[in-house]
Amino acid sequence: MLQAKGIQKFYGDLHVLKGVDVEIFDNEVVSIVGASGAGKSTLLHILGTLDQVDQGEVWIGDTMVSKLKGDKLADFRNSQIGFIFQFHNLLPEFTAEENIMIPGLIAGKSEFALKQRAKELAELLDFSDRLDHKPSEMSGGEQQRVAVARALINNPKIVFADEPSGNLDSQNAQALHELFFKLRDEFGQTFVIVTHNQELARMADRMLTMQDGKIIQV
Ligand SMILES: Nc1ncnc2c1ncn2[C@@H]1O[C@H](COP(=O)(O)OP(=O)(O)OP(=O)(O)O)[C@@H](O)[C@H]1O
Repeated sequence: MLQAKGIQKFYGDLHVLKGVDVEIFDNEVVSIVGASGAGKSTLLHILGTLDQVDQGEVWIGDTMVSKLKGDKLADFRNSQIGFIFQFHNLLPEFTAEENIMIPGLIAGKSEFALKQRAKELAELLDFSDRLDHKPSEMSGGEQQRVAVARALINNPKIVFADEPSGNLDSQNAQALHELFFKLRDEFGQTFVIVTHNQELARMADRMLTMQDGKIIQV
């Protein structure tokens, strides 16, 4: 379970998060919605340990992640958390397979085991025939599915996605959204998704609405 208590965040004088409390349960798909500038991405980055709180605590399981620093934070993030962004951020000079394997190599896993897992994920996500391709040789939807596989390579407990389908046409977006639920059902992962896509937001088990730095509806 993820638990955040009394989260406050400032950027200079700008008070971006004004006391956010949230609980997200294992195996849940939760969407975070709200107007532009409400603080959704900031909250997602804080929950996902990519950004620091100014006040408050974030717990993932029994670890207070908001206290972790340095190598401990990097190890926790790499082994327990997956990220998917609007722009896939794949490394252009590496193949799909290599991109997927990178977080596993950083975690010190064997290349053999990682190749096997990359193959399984590619089959599940339906791009097995593209594993040797570089990102520029793949469609937008395929690139995003590679990014999903990369997020899952270390079998994280929780996956954070920031506008994951924001750069996809409606057909690819729909396929990606269905995939999140399939992955949750198959691997029991938790998904926390910031989105402006109403359809995806409504498909979630729970929709959190943010306004002006607070969650106003859960
Ligand atoms: N690194 C930063 N430095 C300064 N201000 C920032 C920074 N990141 C975000 N902000 C500001 O914090 C506020 C909240 O930004 P955030 O990206 O969390 O909003 P959002 O709800 O995700 O918006 P959108 O839907 O447009 O992506 C905005 O006013 C933004 O300009």
